Amino acid sequence: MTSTAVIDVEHLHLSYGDFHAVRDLSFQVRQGELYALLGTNGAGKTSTLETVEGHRAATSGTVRVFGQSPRDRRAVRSRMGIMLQESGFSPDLTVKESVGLIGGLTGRTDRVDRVLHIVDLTRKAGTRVSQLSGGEKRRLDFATAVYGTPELVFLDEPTTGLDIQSRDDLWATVGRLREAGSTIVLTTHYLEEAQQHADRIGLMHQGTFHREGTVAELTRTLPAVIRFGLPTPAPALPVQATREADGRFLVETFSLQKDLHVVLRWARDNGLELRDLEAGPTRLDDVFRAIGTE
Ligand SMILES: Nc1ncnc2c1ncn2[C@@H]1O[C@H](COP(=O)(O)OP(=O)(O)OP(=O)(O)O)[C@@H](O)[C@H]1O
Repeated sequence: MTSTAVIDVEHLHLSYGDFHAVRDLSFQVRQGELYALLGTNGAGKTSTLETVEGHRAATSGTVRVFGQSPRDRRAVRSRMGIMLQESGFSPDLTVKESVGLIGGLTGRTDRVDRVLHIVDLTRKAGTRVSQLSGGEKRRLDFATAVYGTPELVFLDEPTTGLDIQSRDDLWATVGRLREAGSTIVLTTHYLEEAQQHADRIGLMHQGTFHREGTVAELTRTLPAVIRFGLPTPAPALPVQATREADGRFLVETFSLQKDLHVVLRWARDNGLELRDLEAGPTRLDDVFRAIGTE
């Protein structure tokens, strides 16, 4: 990864009438990075992305993509692939015709059969769009975004409606795009996918960043957890714990390995079984749940 900014957003404001949907938002996405723009419902992610993609004008502030205004479509459009939440495919066209048509509009060159193979729609090449399943339509959306291996790819909720195999395939394709040097901007409500794949995350709430950083930077502010059940009566615990509604004990810790070791040794020394034991690092879900409580 180099430090070249592919996307540079400075003090972006977006208003709809009197309503300020995005307020003083600044961020950069560097070349080769996978940047996830996440947030609560109505946080302003779509409004921000639409501006970066060139579909919407900023109320104030500057947005640069490859050093140019994204409103200058001729300068930037052929360099970016966009997977929207819903694409407007013509229902009467076949899959092959749709990819050929929309791919051609991108100004990039590629082979339709190659793209169909990538998204596993080769067998559906002659099928009309109206006869595709929801997941197949989503893969068709993805096909148009990866056509011609663009330098910058926007993926808006890319795996919604996809079965697990298709999700794995999509992420494998994203991995290959990154190996080819593409920069990826992702929005998703599947936080585990962002946790697994994103280099950095911008976490939006009410029009601005609640947090921004790597997954480790976002999660390190909250404790990791250990949970387990015990037979009663049990001897006094060796670490501080609270009792949850289901009767299990909850240990919150910033020293997961050390405290887990203490608990396991205590259980062994006392001949106790730790029922339904769970231990894990802080997840992005926890960071989300903490929004509004801080
Ligand atoms: N055309 C519009 N006119 C007026 N208000 C709008 C318009 N589009 C969006 N908004 C408002 O701006 C805010 C941000 O919307 P946006 O769609 O950008 O959020 P989001 O983060 O993508 O949300 P979600 O996760 O729910 O899709 C919301 O409160 C929404 O109601």
